[in-house]
Parts: sequence; C-alpha cells; structure tokens
Amino acid sequence: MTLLPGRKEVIMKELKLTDSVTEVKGIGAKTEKALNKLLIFTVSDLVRHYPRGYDTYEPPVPITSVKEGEKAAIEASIITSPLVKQVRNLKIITIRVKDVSGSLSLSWFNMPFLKNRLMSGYHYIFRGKAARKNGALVIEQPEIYTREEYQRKMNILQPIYPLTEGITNNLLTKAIKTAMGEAEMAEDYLPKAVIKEYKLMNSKNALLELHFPKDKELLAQARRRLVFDEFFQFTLALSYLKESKKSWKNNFVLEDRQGCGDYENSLPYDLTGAQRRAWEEIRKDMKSEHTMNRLVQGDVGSGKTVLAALSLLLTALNGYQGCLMVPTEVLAQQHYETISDAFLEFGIQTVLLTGSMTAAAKRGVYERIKKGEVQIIIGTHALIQEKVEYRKLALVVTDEQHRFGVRQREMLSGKGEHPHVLVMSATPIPRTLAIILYGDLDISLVDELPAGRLPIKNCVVDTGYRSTAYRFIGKQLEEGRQAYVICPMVEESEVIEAENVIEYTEKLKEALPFAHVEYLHGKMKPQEKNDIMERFSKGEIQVLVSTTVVEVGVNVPNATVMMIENAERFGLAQLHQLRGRVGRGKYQSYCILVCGREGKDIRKRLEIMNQSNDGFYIAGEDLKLRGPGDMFGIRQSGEMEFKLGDIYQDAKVLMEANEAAKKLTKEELEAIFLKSPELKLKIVEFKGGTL
Ligand SMILES: Nc1ncnc2c1ncn2[C@@H]1O[C@H](COP(=O)(O)OP(=O)(O)OP(=O)(O)O)[C@@H](O)[C@H]1O
Repeated sequence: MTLLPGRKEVIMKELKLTDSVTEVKGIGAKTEKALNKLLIFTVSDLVRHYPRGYDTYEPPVPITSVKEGEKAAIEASIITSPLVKQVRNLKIITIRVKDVSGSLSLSWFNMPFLKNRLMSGYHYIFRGKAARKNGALVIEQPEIYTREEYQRKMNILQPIYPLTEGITNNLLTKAIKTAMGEAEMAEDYLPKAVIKEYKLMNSKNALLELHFPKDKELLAQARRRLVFDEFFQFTLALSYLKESKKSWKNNFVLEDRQGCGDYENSLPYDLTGAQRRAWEEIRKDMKSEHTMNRLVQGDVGSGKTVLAALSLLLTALNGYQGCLMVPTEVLAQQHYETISDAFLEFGIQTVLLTGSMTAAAKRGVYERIKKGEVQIIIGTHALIQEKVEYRKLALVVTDEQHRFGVRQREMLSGKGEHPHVLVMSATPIPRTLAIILYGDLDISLVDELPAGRLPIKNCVVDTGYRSTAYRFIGKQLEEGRQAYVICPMVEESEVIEAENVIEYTEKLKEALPFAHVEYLHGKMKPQEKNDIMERFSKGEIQVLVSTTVVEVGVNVPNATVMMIENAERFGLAQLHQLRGRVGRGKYQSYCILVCGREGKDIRKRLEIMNQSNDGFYIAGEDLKLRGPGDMFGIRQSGEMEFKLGDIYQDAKVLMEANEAAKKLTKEELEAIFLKSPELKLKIVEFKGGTL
C-alpha cells in the first residue's frame, strides 16, 4: 500500500509473482491469450521472459559505409525539399541527404506530418535499415534525432523480446516494466557468503538490469548473476539425482555371455584400447550391485556404436530387453541395419520404432515389445511414448550427440524399473565441463581413434575455388570414393543468400555429368530420406548434397570428401560434427570449407578447423576466440536447455556455480530451501529439462 502525500489515499495493489498476467495493468483477455503462446501465464513468467538481444544506438557512420539490409545511423544534411508522392493508399515522403562521404535517399510512409521537419538545410541523425530500391540504397522509415537526443539514446540498451502475433516489443517492454515495478520480488535465495565470494549482483537488481540495463557493464553483471543461478540450480539438482540413483539396487544383474565374445570376434577389426577399457567399465557396472548410469564420451568416429551394440547384446543374452534411442530417423535406420542381422545368429530379435511409421505398424511393434517377442528396440523419441510398454527393460542407451537430454533419458528409464543407462556423446566438451554437466553419470572416455585412420586434410577456400573442388571430387569418385556437399538452406531464399540444396544439386550435376548426384534435406518424408541414405550407403549415389541432416552419426566409411558451402554460417562444433562424416575408414579423407563471405573474424574461426581434427581442441579454441561473457554473441550451443547460459561461453560461471553448489553446508542448503520452497521442489524432483 502506498500513500501519496497530499492526495486522496490511493491503494496500489501489490502484484504477486504467482498472479495471472491479467493482473498487470494493460493486459486484457486477448493479450493474455497471445502471451500464453509465449508460455507466459503468470507475473513470474512475464518477468522471466528475457530479452533475446538489445537494440543499441551505435555512433553514426559515413553514408558510404551504409550496407544493404543492415541498420545504420548517419549524420547528414538535407539537400532537397521533401518530395511527397501518393502511391495507391500510401503517401511517401522522400528526401535526399548528404555528409562528407556521399549522399543517400530517405523515405517515410504515411507520415505526412514530417514534412515540416524535413526542410532542406536541416541537419539530423537518421537511423534505420537500408534497402536497395531501383539499384540505389535507401533508408526506409528512419528514426530522426538531433545530435543531443541521439547522444542520450547511445547510452540506452533497448530490450528486444521474443514475440508472437499480437504482441509487440513495446507492449512487452511496458508490461514488464509495470510488473517489475509493482510485483513483490522474492528475497535473494543465495547465501550472503556465496554472493560475496563470487561477487554476484543481487537477484532483484539482476532481473531489473537484464530487462532495462543502465549500461553494458551492468548488463554483463546482471546476466552473469542469472546464468550463475541457472547453473547453480542445475548442478544442485544433478547432485540430488546422482545421490538418489546411488541408492538404486541393481534390478538387472547381468552375467557375462559367450555371445559377446563371439560378436567381438566377428567384427572386421580389433577393439581399440579405449573401446576395450570402456567396455570393461560398462560390464563391471551392469554386473555390480548398483544400476549403471554411464556416459561414453568419444570424438566423432571413435567407435562408440560397437559399445552400444555389445551392451545391448549382453542385456538380450541375459533374457532382458534393451533399447537404443537416437536423435534422427536416418540414424535409427542405420543402427537397425548394423545390429539386426548381426544379432540374429544369437537368436536375438531387433525391432525399429520411429515416429513416421504408420499407426498400424506401430501397434504391431508395441505388441511384440509388450509380449517380449523382441529383445532389442531401436528408434527415435517414439520409444518414450506412453503407449510403449516394455517387458523387463534392463538397458537404455541414448545416443545424444550434442544434446544433453537429461529429460529424455529420465523419461525412458522411467519406463522400466531403474534400467541401466548408457549415454553416448560426441560433444567435444572439455572434461572439466563434462563432469559437471553430466554430474549424474560416471564417464568413460573413448580417447583413441581406430588404428590406421589417416588424419583428414582440410582447406578453407572462397567460392572461386569451386571448380577446382569439383574436379577434385570427380577424381575421388573415379577412384571409387563418395562425397558429401553441405548447403545451409533447402530452397532458394530471397532474404539470405546461402547455397541451397535443390539448386545446388542441379549445378553439380552439370559440373559432374558422369556422377550420380542426389539431395537430402530435413523437409523430405522420412521414407524418402531413408531411401536416399540407404542408396548412398550402398554406393549407388556418389555425391550427396545435403543440409545438416547428415550431421549426426551417419556412417558411410567410403565417403572421403566433405565439402561445406557457406561454412561461415555454421558453428565450429557443428562443422566438426559434419567433418566427422568422413575419415571413418581406411581412405585418406578431405574437408573443404567454402567461405561464402569474407571477413577477418570469419577466416580466423574457420582456420581453427584447419589446424586440428580434434574436437576437444576445436571447442577450446572456439571458446578462446569468442571469449566469455559476450552478451551479443550467437548462442552456438543452444541445444543445452538453459534459458540464458551458454556452456562454452559461460564455462567459467559454470565452474564457479558448480563449486558454490558443492561447497554449500547443510545449514546453508536448508536456509535456501526455507526461503524458496518452490526451488526445493524443483531441485529435489528434478527429472531433467529446464529448472
Ligand atoms: N576398433 C576399430 N577399428 C577399426 N574401425 C572401427 C573400430 N571401431 C569402430 N570402427 C569403425 O569406425 C567407424 C565409426 O564408428 P562409429 O560409427 O561407432 O563412430 P561413433 O563414435 O559412433 O562416431 P559418431 O559420433 O561420429 O557417430 C565405423 O565404420 C566402425 O565400423
């Protein structure tokens, strides 16, 4: 309640964080509906709807450096009288301005009142996005400022929010401002000692500064505090999860079986030392008195699949079911083909279950699973659907590549009575981070590539090198090898000039008329995708032009060239995954990174790929290059389920938060839970996902 001096008593309602957003002034039923689409239901959701970036008012630039499609501010004098044209129902004002470097046209729609402000000889700062009209650059709808006004603007960072239809940035900014001003914010839950030791901003200010930063420095501090919270709560929750799992008795104590040795002997290669060690650890876990919760971390092509296969076989030979969940249908199909035939001779039945199967086919598979007629089930997230009833599910293997799907693996393991869990990951995160992020798992490292692999030869080139690259690919095809060409887009887009698979395939067919070239992209039907992949695997297709659908796990050892168009558009981790599709067999392999745009930073980043084929090295260098705490950088590891934090960029905060969580005394933890019972609930009942 607030009393305004000298006036009638005004009762200000204090908002509660749990109140519905409609309690915030200015939000009615219609707006509420639209906000719900952004998952904003309560006042708390609203104030936790973070900006995705900030509009900054940069110093004006010379007219000649204004670029098409980019926002810029120019300081210029008007050199023509405003020209007003009526085009259908639009009234367009156009003027021409100049500075010492050159001149440019500016235009406004339906703003006739501006005419008097835009007199020849006047001098302003204009800010807007440049477009090309009839061959010339024009800034459309620019904002107009005097130099003093602009100076003031330059100190402000305007939040830009994720939006949806019916919700403007203005509306959200206002609503959040109101809510922040009126809502009763929770007291800081972190112990004072932690705040002091890690020099954190308090939680209320952090939220306020994140939405309405006074300057970049305070914004960085605010963000650091909120990222710290995310990581702190996550690591706390993981340690709870780990504790609870430790007490799980092994319901499926497995025994060694001769079949596993026979399978190993049937492989065309010997296991590497690292594979052997990992297999030893897995077996030991599954035979022990506690349930296995293990991560197998190994670089692309290090041979993790055989470990999954051996574990599944051991489970099946012990009379139980085991399942393998992978991120794409293409990959599920590939694993199914590798495993199903090989295991038949041990009397083991394998089945495939994916989202795109017909309802009838799925029903058939559910039946067989339920009755225990099949022992190994391979598939995508369809494996965790409610209708799947397993019979004696003793092992869950998830191939996560670079997604840290705590939730999925928990859901899947929830299908059995604490089955063993094996997680395969090729994410090249440094060990120090892996230990934290996979805090609930024990880790086996496959840190050795199979013998006889030749290091991939790399080059970073510009588009002028294409014809040479095609000739090179042609030669490789003549030698019986195959190639991938990756393009970022499916179809031609007017907005982004990036090579697209469909057109590119046509172009490539002309350049390599004797070769069988096909394309693959995510929008194709699963059946079509599987078909193309199968034909590529068999060598019927020689060159596969593809979007990043081949990124995860695809294994065609005969492919030796990976050519990546617009390589600058991919993150380094993703480039490394893509490159990992070659160099998987005994042949010399090559990676050609084609740079579609020039720039010193772009080159520098891509050169890292040139320097090494080691995923861990690349992740480390990437981190150094981007530096921590870059608020405006792209989130390359968006696959992690944190709202703000980026495990690479914020690696230091992650380590600090983990340290703080581990150091908490029992009393401090109790005090936290006392202050925030909701947080206690979230942490203790954590089953993965966002906290
Ligand atoms: N010890 C080994 N010696 C020789 N070849 C091997 C060995 N282990 C696995 N391979 C072969 O290496 C290739 C890559 O193995 P696999 O597909 O298991 O890699 P991965 O670790 O799953 O990689 P990614 O993370 O890229 O999917 C396969 O063709 C596999 O048959």
